[in-house]
Amino acid sequence: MKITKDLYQGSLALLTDFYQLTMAYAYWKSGKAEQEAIFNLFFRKNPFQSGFTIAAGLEYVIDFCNSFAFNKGDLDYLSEMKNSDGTVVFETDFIEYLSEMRFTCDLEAVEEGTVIFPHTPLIKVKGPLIQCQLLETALLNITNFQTLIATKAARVVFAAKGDAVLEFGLRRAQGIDGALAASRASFIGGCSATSNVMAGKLFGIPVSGTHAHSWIMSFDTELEAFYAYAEAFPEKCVFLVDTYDTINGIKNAIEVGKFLREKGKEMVGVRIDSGDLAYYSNIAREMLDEAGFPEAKVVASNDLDEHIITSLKAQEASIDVWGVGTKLVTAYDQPALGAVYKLAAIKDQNGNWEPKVKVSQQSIKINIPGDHDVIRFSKNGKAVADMICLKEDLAKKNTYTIIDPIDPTKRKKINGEYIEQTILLKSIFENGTLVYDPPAIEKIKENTQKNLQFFDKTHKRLVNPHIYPVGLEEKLYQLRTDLVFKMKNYDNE
Ligand SMILES: Nc1ncnc2c1ncn2[C@@H]1O[C@H](COP(=O)(O)OP(=O)(O)OP(=O)(O)O)[C@@H](O)[C@H]1O
Ligand SMILES: O=P(O)(O)OC[C@H]1O[C@H](OP(=O)(O)OP(=O)(O)O)[C@H](O)[C@@H]1O
Ligand SMILES: O=C(O)c1cccnc1
Repeated sequence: MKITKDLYQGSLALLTDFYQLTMAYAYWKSGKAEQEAIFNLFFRKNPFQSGFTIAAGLEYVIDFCNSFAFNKGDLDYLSEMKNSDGTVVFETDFIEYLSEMRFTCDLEAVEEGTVIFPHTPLIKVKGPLIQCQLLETALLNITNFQTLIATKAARVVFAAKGDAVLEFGLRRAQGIDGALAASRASFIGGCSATSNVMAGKLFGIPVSGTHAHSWIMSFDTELEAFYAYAEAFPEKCVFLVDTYDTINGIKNAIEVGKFLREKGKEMVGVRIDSGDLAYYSNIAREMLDEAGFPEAKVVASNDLDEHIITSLKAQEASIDVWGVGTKLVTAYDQPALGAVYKLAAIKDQNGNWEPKVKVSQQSIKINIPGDHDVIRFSKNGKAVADMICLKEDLAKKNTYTIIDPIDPTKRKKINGEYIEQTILLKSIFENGTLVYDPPAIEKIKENTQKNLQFFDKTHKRLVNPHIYPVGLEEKLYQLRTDLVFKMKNYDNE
């Protein structure tokens, strides 16, 4: 197969776990396929021990749902699947049914760049059971990864305290799609640019970069290499100074910087990619200032993450721009988010919604039943708590008690003084029709920063953050408790 020749062959409908298709077949066989259901996509813990998470991936989800259809190749593949006894897995009428299936659900979601917390639905899908089920794996695949990377990027950018962060991860990312999605999510999380040119082309992200050691090594001397680069890119000269001897490299950069200045151009700066970055960046700053280049930037790279950047800041390193690759795009310290997609309600034969709960030994794994909305309460421009409530109870009261979904002894009263309320779930599709205009990626990035400013700094610190309160409205909490007792048959004991 040629990967450059349309790997996905125009359809992502089979980007799913086999069990979604076997369940789909069984729903169809048992006459349940069109029964209406509600599923929620949510996670149970912020990644990286962070105090917050940044939602990302919605534009991919929109595209996935909009183009959801089994094409001829997909249907041929499914119709040829055989059981061990040689019979077909899926009968012809089911293949026919799949061939006509289009996305007709309602879908609500938090917008990309929104700060979100555990238990809150990021996406809610309402529609025929079979469709909701068939979306599960792809929606999780898309949302888990981009949300994870956007959060990591937001942490790295937070550590850089306003300095530019360049995403350099392509070479170490998890494959082709992982790299592209990571570049997109890193930009949403706050990176200024990517080295990934294809991500630049596909998503409209600014591309940027310096040069590699190989450029220097291809010449007899570093100085020759710098001069040649300056001839080729007089506007874009960031000289990589650590190939042989960093201090000598800075001297050479200064010499070529003076040459550029004579031609009316300014060198952009130097990059340091090894050794003690605090020590060498301070030396570089001193030498550049003394030589009359106070505007020249010091770029640093080499296995950076939010913790090393924080340490380098504390050491008063003179670094202006941070190149961050591997540890960002691979989410090195936590490679998966762990969001799940759970059935929350199903419509019975009389047209009534029946809330559904999965009972687990671990209370963190008990889902939240019903059709929800999520309200963010704020006071004087600062978020104070999020409440998950039944949609029918939305905005009915002035005073609420929210109850922690894991520890019911943790409660918070929300009263009239918190007058600002934001509804987090936005309508994206209605009956399969897109009713949302996805913002440009620059706007999403701005949304992330605006959202983050809305939260107290205690929730944003990188280590041991203050936990932001998210709770269930009392009636919803009671509904869940009653259902758990019912499913555990407590009443009969
Ligand atoms: N002053 C510093 N404080 C904390 N961490 C630092 C400091 N300077 C560099 N680092 C980090 O320490 C690690 C150094 O790793 P390593 O020893 O592999 O690099 P190196 O000595 O420069 O060698 P290489 O050329 O193989 O990259 C990197 O993650 C780098 O970002
Ligand atoms: O360190 P990261 O955060 O992943 O940033 C990207 C790294 O990629 C390049 O290194 P390269 O692959 O040329 O090898 P190197 O590690 O030997 O410098 C660059 O010089 C950075 O060090
Ligand atoms: O442009 C750079 O400096 C760059 C790009 C990718 C990886 N490392 C560095």
